[in-house]
Amino acid sequence: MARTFNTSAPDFETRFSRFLGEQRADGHDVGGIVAKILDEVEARGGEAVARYTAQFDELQIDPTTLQSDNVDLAALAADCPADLKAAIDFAHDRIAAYHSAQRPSDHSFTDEAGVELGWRWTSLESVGVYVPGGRASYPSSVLMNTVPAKIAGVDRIVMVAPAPKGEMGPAVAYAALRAGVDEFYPIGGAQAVGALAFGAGRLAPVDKIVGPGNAFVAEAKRQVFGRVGIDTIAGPSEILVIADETANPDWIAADLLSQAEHDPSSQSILITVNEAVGRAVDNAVDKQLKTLATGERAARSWSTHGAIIFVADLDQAATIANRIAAEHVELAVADPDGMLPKIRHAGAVFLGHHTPEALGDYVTGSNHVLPTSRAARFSSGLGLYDFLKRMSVQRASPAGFAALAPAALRLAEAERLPAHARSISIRSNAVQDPGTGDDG
Ligand SMILES: NC(=O)c1ccc[n+]([C@@H]2O[C@H](COP(=O)([O-])OP(=O)(O)OC[C@H]3O[C@@H](n4cnc5c(N)ncnc54)[C@H](O)[C@@H]3O)[C@@H](O)[C@H]2O)c1
Ligand SMILES: N[C@H](CO)Cc1c[nH]c[nH+]1
Ligand SMILES: [Zn+2]
Repeated sequence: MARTFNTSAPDFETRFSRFLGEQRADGHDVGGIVAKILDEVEARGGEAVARYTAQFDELQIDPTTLQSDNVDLAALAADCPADLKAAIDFAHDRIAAYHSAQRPSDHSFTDEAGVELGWRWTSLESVGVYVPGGRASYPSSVLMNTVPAKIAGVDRIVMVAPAPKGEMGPAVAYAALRAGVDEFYPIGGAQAVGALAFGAGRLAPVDKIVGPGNAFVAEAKRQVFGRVGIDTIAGPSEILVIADETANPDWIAADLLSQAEHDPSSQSILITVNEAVGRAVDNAVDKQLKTLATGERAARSWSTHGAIIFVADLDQAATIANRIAAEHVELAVADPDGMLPKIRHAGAVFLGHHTPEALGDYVTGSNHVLPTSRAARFSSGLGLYDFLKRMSVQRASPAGFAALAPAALRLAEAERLPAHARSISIRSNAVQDPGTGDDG
């Protein structure tokens, strides 16, 4: 049974604000644990990574190569069944098509002062892609991380994924080879994020770390940010469904559980204008939980972090959804297009009754690495842009320089930066006297 809220209750605002502020760390001091692991990895490199890999994943790896004799990508991939390879190829091509369409253009223009301005997009040199692997195996995350990096033109793509007790799905291995990963290390958690950020053994540091993971992985990415780039905080999965009387309660229950089953720290929320739908979904969740192999962690997620919120109308539903800023928002309503403009903060939106979030997890082509923990208020999901940077470019002609110089000079004086002022004035003299060799 999840918690219920009703916006018409007098204590709604107090209870809802408290709910919004809750951490989903389930009793762990995640920040402290991760800081210690990162310190150790920075100080001791491969030795620390090997030690934590033995402790958390029960896998022995070589502290120099960070490899294990038990995990061989090519051998594993050979065991991937043909129909699963075909599904991975299908997803790969759809993800490639979607992300190819995201490529931005370089741009330049000359303004009325005679100054040429613009920007150029260039790709990152090296990225680390985190593929989760603690509780489940994620070939789909291999593709979501790697395909856009490849399309962007990243030179070196380093994949890490934990292989608990040396076990790794053949599909993960096949997806890695299919997508074109350059290096692979069977490591996970904060120690893998540290190895990517600081370097460890033969693993040279990367420029940016992307990809989803549990609370430890998400926190480790947050702590190394600045030393390296990161995409966003893509932690334990979340789903928020807005449903009206046209929604099918069994379908909504299945969608809520599809994210609850990822992790006990996941969060599933139903917002509904219809009391009967709310009650029917709650019952359907209880019934479906009993049939799931992942029912235990899904039940923990639903009872600890889940919620059903009863609202007066769809406008109120949108306001509340925007405050939550969930990773995934499904609009299971009669007019999803009418509702879409009201949704401002969400990692990804799924329209109508036949677009379950799980379709986007695998094969619509859009990226499933998405902001969680309300980070959708200020960031977007993984995309081609994450593997590109925008460089500004400018050129002033002698006339353009003359038009801009007086204001620049005045600002340099106001900031009391005489070398800046001289860098302008030394040229102002040259522009007035072309004989001094200014070449524009
Ligand atoms: N937001 C997204 O885009 C997105 C996408 C896919 C998956 N996910 C999330 O990824 C996560 C996958 O989690 P997972 O656990 O299966 O795999 P994971 O690879 O993220 O985490 C496994 C690692 O966690 C570390 N760990 C576990 N318990 C620890 C402890 N007590 N102290 C220190 N480190 C510890 C271990 O090093 C282990 O290797 C789920 O939360 C899922 O919801 C999110
Ligand atoms: N729902 C996850 C993102 O939160 C992605 C995923 C991968 N496999 C299944 N689901
Ligand atoms: Zn999922």
